[in-house]
Amino acid sequence: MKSSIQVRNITIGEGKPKVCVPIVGKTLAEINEALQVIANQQIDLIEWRADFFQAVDDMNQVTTVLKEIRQQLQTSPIIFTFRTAEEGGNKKFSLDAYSQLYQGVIHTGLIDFIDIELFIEASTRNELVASAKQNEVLTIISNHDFAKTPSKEAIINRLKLAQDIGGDVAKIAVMPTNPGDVLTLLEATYTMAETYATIPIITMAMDQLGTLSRTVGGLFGSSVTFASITKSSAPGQVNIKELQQMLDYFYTS
Ligand SMILES: O=C1C[C@@](O)(C(=O)O)C[C@@H](O)[C@@H]1O
Repeated sequence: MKSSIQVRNITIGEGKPKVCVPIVGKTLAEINEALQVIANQQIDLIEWRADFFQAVDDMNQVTTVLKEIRQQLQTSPIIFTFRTAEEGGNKKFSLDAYSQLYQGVIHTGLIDFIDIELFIEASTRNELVASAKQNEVLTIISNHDFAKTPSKEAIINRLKLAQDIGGDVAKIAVMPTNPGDVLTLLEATYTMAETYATIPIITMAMDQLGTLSRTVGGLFGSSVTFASITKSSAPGQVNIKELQQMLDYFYTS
Protein backbone atom coordinates (compact mmCIF):
# COMPACT_ATOMS: atom_id res chain seq x y z
CA MET A 1 0.00 0.00 0.00
CA LYS A 2 1.22 3.48 -0.79
CA SER A 3 -0.41 6.72 0.13
CA SER A 4 0.33 10.38 -0.12
CA ILE A 5 -1.08 13.73 0.94
CA GLN A 6 -0.84 17.04 -0.79
CA VAL A 7 -0.16 20.09 1.35
CA ARG A 8 0.59 23.51 -0.11
CA ASN A 9 3.33 22.97 -2.72
CA ILE A 10 4.44 19.46 -1.74
CA THR A 11 3.15 15.89 -1.86
CA ILE A 12 4.19 13.86 1.15
CA GLY A 13 4.58 10.15 0.48
CA GLU A 14 5.56 10.48 -3.17
CA GLY A 15 8.99 10.52 -4.78
CA LYS A 16 12.01 11.80 -2.88
CA PRO A 17 11.43 12.05 0.88
CA LYS A 18 10.60 15.57 1.97
CA VAL A 19 13.09 17.44 4.11
CA CYS A 20 11.86 19.08 7.31
CA VAL A 21 13.92 21.51 9.34
CA PRO A 22 13.07 22.11 13.00
CA ILE A 23 13.23 25.62 14.48
CA VAL A 24 14.49 25.41 18.04
CA GLY A 25 15.01 29.05 19.08
CA LYS A 26 14.42 30.04 22.70
CA THR A 27 13.36 33.59 21.84
CA LEU A 28 11.73 35.39 18.92
CA ALA A 29 15.15 36.84 18.03
CA GLU A 30 16.70 33.38 17.83
CA ILE A 31 13.75 32.12 15.81
CA ASN A 32 14.13 35.03 13.40
CA GLU A 33 17.82 34.24 12.98
CA ALA A 34 16.96 30.65 12.07
CA LEU A 35 14.30 31.86 9.62
CA GLN A 36 16.90 33.98 7.81
CA VAL A 37 19.13 30.95 7.37
CA ILE A 38 16.22 28.74 6.29
CA ALA A 39 15.13 31.25 3.64
CA ASN A 40 18.29 30.46 1.65
CA GLN A 41 17.97 26.68 1.77
CA GLN A 42 16.10 24.12 -0.21
CA ILE A 43 13.64 22.80 2.36
CA ASP A 44 10.17 21.27 2.03
CA LEU A 45 8.68 21.75 5.49
CA ILE A 46 9.51 23.44 8.74
CA GLU A 47 8.70 22.28 12.25
CA TRP A 48 8.43 24.80 15.07
CA ARG A 49 9.53 22.94 18.20
CA ALA A 50 7.67 25.20 20.61
CA ASP A 51 8.95 23.31 23.69
CA PHE A 52 12.28 25.13 23.13
CA PHE A 53 10.54 28.56 23.23
CA GLN A 54 10.83 30.35 26.58
CA ALA A 55 7.38 31.94 26.41
CA VAL A 56 5.46 28.89 25.21
CA ASP A 57 2.98 29.33 28.07
CA ASP A 58 1.88 32.71 26.68
CA MET A 59 -0.57 32.22 23.79
CA ASN A 60 -0.09 35.81 22.55
CA GLN A 61 3.64 35.30 22.14
CA VAL A 62 3.10 31.91 20.54
CA THR A 63 0.76 33.51 18.01
CA THR A 64 3.28 36.29 17.31
CA VAL A 65 5.95 33.69 16.51
CA LEU A 66 3.59 31.73 14.27
CA LYS A 67 2.67 34.91 12.36
CA GLU A 68 6.36 35.67 11.89
CA ILE A 69 7.09 32.16 10.60
CA ARG A 70 4.10 32.24 8.27
CA GLN A 71 5.03 35.64 6.92
CA GLN A 72 8.63 34.70 6.23
CA LEU A 73 7.97 31.24 4.79
CA GLN A 74 4.82 31.80 2.82
CA THR A 75 4.77 28.61 0.81
CA SER A 76 6.28 26.03 3.18
CA PRO A 77 3.98 23.84 5.24
CA ILE A 78 4.43 24.52 8.97
CA ILE A 79 4.31 21.79 11.61
CA PHE A 80 3.62 22.87 15.20
CA THR A 81 5.14 20.59 17.84
CA PHE A 82 5.34 20.73 21.60
CA ARG A 83 7.44 17.68 22.45
CA THR A 84 6.66 16.52 25.99
CA ALA A 85 9.46 15.93 28.49
CA GLU A 86 8.36 12.27 28.63
CA GLU A 87 9.31 11.86 24.95
CA GLY A 88 12.54 13.86 24.85
CA GLY A 89 11.18 17.43 24.89
CA ASN A 90 12.52 20.46 26.69
CA LYS A 91 9.81 21.54 29.06
CA LYS A 92 7.48 19.92 31.55
CA PHE A 93 3.86 20.77 30.80
CA SER A 94 0.71 19.45 32.47
CA LEU A 95 -1.80 17.66 30.24
CA ASP A 96 -4.13 20.64 30.67
CA ALA A 97 -1.47 23.11 29.57
CA TYR A 98 -0.62 20.91 26.55
CA SER A 99 -4.27 20.69 25.60
CA GLN A 100 -4.89 24.44 25.98
CA LEU A 101 -1.80 25.31 23.96
CA TYR A 102 -2.79 22.87 21.20
CA GLN A 103 -6.42 24.05 21.06
CA GLY A 104 -5.20 27.64 20.87
CA VAL A 105 -2.72 26.93 18.09
CA ILE A 106 -5.20 24.82 16.09
CA HIS A 107 -7.56 27.81 16.08
CA THR A 108 -4.98 30.35 14.84
CA GLY A 109 -5.32 29.23 11.22
CA LEU A 110 -1.55 29.69 10.88
CA ILE A 111 -0.34 26.09 10.75
CA ASP A 112 -0.68 23.18 8.35
CA PHE A 113 0.18 20.29 10.66
CA ILE A 114 0.10 19.68 14.38
CA ASP A 115 2.19 16.92 15.99
CA ILE A 116 0.14 15.12 18.65
CA GLU A 117 1.80 12.44 20.74
CA LEU A 118 0.22 9.01 20.51
CA PHE A 119 0.70 8.21 24.18
CA ILE A 120 -0.71 11.29 25.88
CA GLU A 121 -3.93 10.56 27.77
CA ALA A 122 -6.27 9.04 25.18
CA SER A 123 -9.39 11.19 25.56
CA THR A 124 -7.39 14.44 25.37
CA ARG A 125 -5.50 13.08 22.38
CA ASN A 126 -8.73 12.14 20.61
CA GLU A 127 -10.28 15.54 21.35
CA LEU A 128 -7.24 17.26 19.86
CA VAL A 129 -7.36 15.07 16.75
CA ALA A 130 -11.07 15.90 16.31
CA SER A 131 -10.46 19.60 16.86
CA ALA A 132 -7.62 19.63 14.32
CA LYS A 133 -9.86 17.94 11.74
CA GLN A 134 -12.69 20.43 12.32
CA ASN A 135 -10.24 23.26 11.75
CA GLU A 136 -8.55 21.74 8.71
CA VAL A 137 -5.23 21.21 10.43
CA LEU A 138 -3.50 17.97 9.45
CA THR A 139 -2.28 15.71 12.25
CA ILE A 140 1.02 13.90 12.70
CA ILE A 141 0.54 11.30 15.42
CA SER A 142 3.96 10.66 16.90
CA ASN A 143 5.89 8.46 19.30
CA HIS A 144 9.52 8.72 20.46
CA ASP A 145 11.48 6.09 22.28
CA PHE A 146 14.74 7.65 23.49
CA ALA A 147 15.72 4.57 25.49
CA LYS A 148 15.55 1.72 22.99
CA THR A 149 14.27 0.31 19.72
CA PRO A 150 11.03 -1.61 20.27
CA SER A 151 10.46 -4.86 18.36
CA LYS A 152 9.38 -4.76 14.73
CA GLU A 153 5.84 -5.75 15.75
CA ALA A 154 5.67 -3.04 18.43
CA ILE A 155 6.84 -0.37 15.98
CA ILE A 156 4.24 -1.47 13.43
CA ASN A 157 1.51 -1.59 16.08
CA ARG A 158 2.25 1.98 17.16
CA LEU A 159 2.18 3.24 13.57
CA LYS A 160 -1.08 1.34 12.98
CA LEU A 161 -2.61 2.81 16.12
CA ALA A 162 -1.63 6.31 14.99
CA GLN A 163 -3.41 5.59 11.70
CA ASP A 164 -6.45 4.02 13.37
CA ILE A 165 -7.10 6.98 15.65
CA GLY A 166 -7.38 9.23 12.60
CA GLY A 167 -3.86 10.59 12.07
CA ASP A 168 -3.05 12.04 8.66
CA VAL A 169 0.60 10.99 9.12
CA ALA A 170 2.07 8.42 11.56
CA LYS A 171 5.56 8.95 12.95
CA ILE A 172 7.99 7.07 15.18
CA ALA A 173 11.55 7.84 16.30
CA VAL A 174 13.53 5.15 18.12
CA MET A 175 16.94 4.88 19.76
CA PRO A 176 19.22 2.13 18.38
CA THR A 177 21.88 0.53 20.54
CA ASN A 178 23.34 -1.64 17.77
CA PRO A 179 23.16 -1.84 13.96
CA GLY A 180 20.52 -4.59 14.24
CA ASP A 181 18.15 -2.04 15.81
CA VAL A 182 18.48 0.16 12.72
CA LEU A 183 17.55 -2.84 10.58
CA THR A 184 14.54 -3.48 12.82
CA LEU A 185 13.36 0.10 12.30
CA LEU A 186 13.86 -0.13 8.52
CA GLU A 187 12.13 -3.52 8.33
CA ALA A 188 9.16 -2.24 10.33
CA THR A 189 9.02 0.81 8.05
CA TYR A 190 9.05 -1.32 4.91
CA THR A 191 6.39 -3.74 6.15
CA MET A 192 4.16 -0.93 7.41
CA ALA A 193 4.48 1.06 4.19
CA GLU A 194 3.96 -1.93 1.90
CA THR A 195 1.28 -3.80 3.81
CA TYR A 196 -0.71 -1.68 6.22
CA ALA A 197 -0.29 2.04 5.68
CA THR A 198 -3.14 4.05 4.24
CA ILE A 199 -1.42 7.30 5.27
CA PRO A 200 2.20 8.49 4.87
CA ILE A 201 4.57 7.36 7.60
CA ILE A 202 7.73 8.95 9.00
CA THR A 203 10.32 6.84 10.80
CA MET A 204 13.84 7.34 12.03
CA ALA A 205 16.49 5.73 14.20
CA MET A 206 18.24 8.44 16.20
CA ASP A 207 21.88 9.07 17.13
CA GLN A 208 24.88 8.51 14.88
CA LEU A 209 24.02 4.81 14.48
CA GLY A 210 20.67 5.79 13.04
CA THR A 211 22.01 8.22 10.41
CA LEU A 212 21.46 5.58 7.76
CA SER A 213 17.71 5.71 8.40
CA ARG A 214 17.67 9.48 7.91
CA THR A 215 19.33 9.20 4.51
CA VAL A 216 17.92 6.00 2.99
CA GLY A 217 14.75 5.60 5.07
CA GLY A 218 12.74 6.89 2.12
CA LEU A 219 13.65 3.81 0.09
CA PHE A 220 11.90 1.73 2.77
CA GLY A 221 8.81 3.93 2.96
CA SER A 222 9.54 6.87 5.26
CA SER A 223 8.14 10.02 3.70
CA VAL A 224 9.94 12.80 5.58
CA THR A 225 13.44 13.19 6.99
CA PHE A 226 14.43 15.78 9.61
CA ALA A 227 17.62 17.78 9.04
CA SER A 228 19.37 20.35 11.19
CA ILE A 229 20.13 23.83 10.00
CA THR A 230 21.44 25.73 13.00
CA LYS A 231 20.84 23.52 16.02
CA SER A 232 19.39 20.02 15.87
CA SER A 233 16.22 19.00 17.70
CA ALA A 234 17.19 15.33 18.12
CA PRO A 235 20.37 13.27 18.18
CA GLY A 236 21.77 12.18 14.82
CA GLN A 237 20.11 14.78 12.60
CA VAL A 238 22.28 15.44 9.57
CA ASN A 239 23.03 18.98 8.45
CA ILE A 240 20.72 20.01 5.61
CA LYS A 241 23.43 20.56 3.01
CA GLU A 242 25.01 17.15 3.57
CA LEU A 243 21.62 15.50 3.69
CA GLN A 244 20.52 17.07 0.40
CA GLN A 245 23.68 15.77 -1.26
CA MET A 246 23.07 12.27 0.04
CA LEU A 247 19.40 12.34 -1.00
CA ASP A 248 20.42 13.44 -4.51
CA TYR A 249 22.62 10.36 -4.62
CA PHE A 250 19.77 8.00 -3.80
CA TYR A 251 16.78 9.58 -5.51
CA THR A 252 16.23 11.10 -8.89
CA SER A 253 13.06 13.08 -8.13
O1 LIG B 1 9.57 13.66 15.82
C1 LIG B 1 10.50 14.29 15.39
C2 LIG B 1 11.65 13.63 14.84
C3 LIG B 1 12.87 13.99 15.62
O2 LIG B 1 12.78 13.46 16.90
C4 LIG B 1 14.12 13.37 14.95
O3 LIG B 1 14.62 12.39 15.49
O4 LIG B 1 14.54 13.88 13.91
C5 LIG B 1 13.00 15.50 15.64
C6 LIG B 1 11.77 16.18 16.22
O5 LIG B 1 11.93 17.59 16.16
C7 LIG B 1 10.55 15.76 15.49
O6 LIG B 1 9.41 16.25 16.15
